[in-house]
Amino acid sequence: MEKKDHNILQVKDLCVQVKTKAGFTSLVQGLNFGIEKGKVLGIVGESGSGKTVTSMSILQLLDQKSMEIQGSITLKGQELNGLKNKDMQKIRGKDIAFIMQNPMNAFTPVFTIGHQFVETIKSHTSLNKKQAKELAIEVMQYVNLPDPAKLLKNYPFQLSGGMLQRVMIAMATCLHPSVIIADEPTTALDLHNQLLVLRLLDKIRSEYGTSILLISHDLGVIAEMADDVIVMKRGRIIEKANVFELFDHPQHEYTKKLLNTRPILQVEQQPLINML
Ligand SMILES: Nc1ncnc2c1ncn2[C@@H]1O[C@H](COP(=O)(O)OP(=O)(O)OP(=O)(O)O)[C@@H](O)[C@H]1O
Repeated sequence: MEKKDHNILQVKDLCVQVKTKAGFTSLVQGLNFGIEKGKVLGIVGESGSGKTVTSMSILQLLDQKSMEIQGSITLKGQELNGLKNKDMQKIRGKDIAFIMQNPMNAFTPVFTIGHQFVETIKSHTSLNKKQAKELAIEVMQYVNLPDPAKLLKNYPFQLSGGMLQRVMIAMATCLHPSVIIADEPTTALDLHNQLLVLRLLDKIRSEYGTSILLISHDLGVIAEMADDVIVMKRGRIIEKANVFELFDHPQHEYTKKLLNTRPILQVEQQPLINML
């Protein structure tokens, strides 16, 4: 995790504070971690431990008026912290993609999936509308969505949560980002769709060498997917380790407690072979 030369994403001494009437309050403090190419870094921790604030800082999506981000966040050597919004907009979606918990929130309800997909592609490339649509169809086929041309004509509400999450993954993947930040990508889904989404992320990681920052409160998901894990509590990293070390020899009492309460993901019992 600390081999900085190999890391695609490197976070150093990250500290986020929010302005309150009584002064500044720290939301996360002293965070140091990195992700190598093609690896999955899991972030676990109970609700309120600072997982989302961490990912929002990387994406530079925190409200700059009320929050202060200190420290360094580099993507392939480029400093992101403090970048102007217009420069960050070029990076978000192209070099760093974001998959959120509730896919419905990622889409505007009044536009078709196709319109939103095509506009996203066009905003980051020189492709025309027809070429962007072809790319959208190609990548939707890649994530095994049935009848992509028809799906593109649908509005978000016409798709199930699982389907919509796969469309979001297709959108996130289509420009081959270096990093995907997936914040609780399976939490709102049923078990079948949870497994589909995890398999899909793993396929993208292995075939494109995409690095994934996977945020989850679910250690079953982390055990399945992550190479390395950081455990957060009250805005700090209290333990970081290789996934096997963490599960076999957890050092911190809090980690032991999390491990003891983890749900079991019944991977072996699912007919995965025909899913993707
Ligand atoms: N805009 C904000 N203003 C003030 N405090 C905030 C803001 N956003 C988050 N916080 C606080 O920062 C802390 C970390 O929140 P964060 O959402 O990162 O936790 P989390 O680990 O992602 O939790 P969950 O698993 O519930 O999503 C919490 O105490 C939260 O109340």
